[in-house]
Amino acid sequence: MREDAFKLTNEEKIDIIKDDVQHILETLGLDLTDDSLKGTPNRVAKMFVKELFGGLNPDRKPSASTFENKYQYGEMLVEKNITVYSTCEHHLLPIVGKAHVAYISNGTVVGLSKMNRIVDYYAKRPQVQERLTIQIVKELQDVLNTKDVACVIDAKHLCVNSRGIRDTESSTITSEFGGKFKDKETKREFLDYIKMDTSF
Ligand SMILES: Nc1nc2c(ncn2[C@@H]2O[C@H](COP(=O)(O)OP(=O)(O)OP(=O)(O)O)[C@@H](O)[C@H]2O)c(=O)[nH]1
Ligand SMILES: [Zn+2]
Repeated sequence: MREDAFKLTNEEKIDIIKDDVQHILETLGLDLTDDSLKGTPNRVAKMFVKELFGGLNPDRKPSASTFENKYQYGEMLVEKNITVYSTCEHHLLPIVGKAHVAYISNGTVVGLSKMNRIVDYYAKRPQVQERLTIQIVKELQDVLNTKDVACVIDAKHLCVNSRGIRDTESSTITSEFGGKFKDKETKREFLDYIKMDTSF
């Protein structure tokens, strides 16, 4: 690991990575004076730092506004079909899928969009799906001050679909069930909600 990585500004990171990408492309025999290619090292570096791996920057962590559960809603809340765009840390290829997140309030509720934002924040790193699933649950457990949080992710890994074994059909399901979600009936209810057709 590069010891000073956390001290570098985004611009400094982009400058360093730009040269690395240029080196890769030149080694592959590409002509970087070509109009279409000359901006690529900078484009890729910017995309890595600010977009695909932006979730490595703790300043980008969403502040999840919470509210008191004034309306005494006591059932589970499910935010389903959250779009996941992540990057596999083994091949740096996309992971594309859906996350489904649920919690049972312990007196605190969180703004709906904050769940989508938390998923996106942890997805924007080189990831393995197992870790991503656990990080989402842990973060929501902290924010909501309860163990009663669950997450299921169903995603396609392009490193499996588009290269290597090239199985275009397979996808990967991971889950993490905290607190009451370990209970068979609560888990079943959550999984049934995920299966419900949302066609409106
Ligand atoms: N557990 C886990 N494995 C992953 C994930 N994303 C990618 N992988 C796997 O990471 C493994 C890396 O294995 P290696 O044998 O080092 O890589 P490889 O030679 O490119 O292997 P193939 O993909 O089988 O061609 C592969 O089996 C990938 O399918 C993930 O999120 N979780
Ligand atoms: Zn991979």
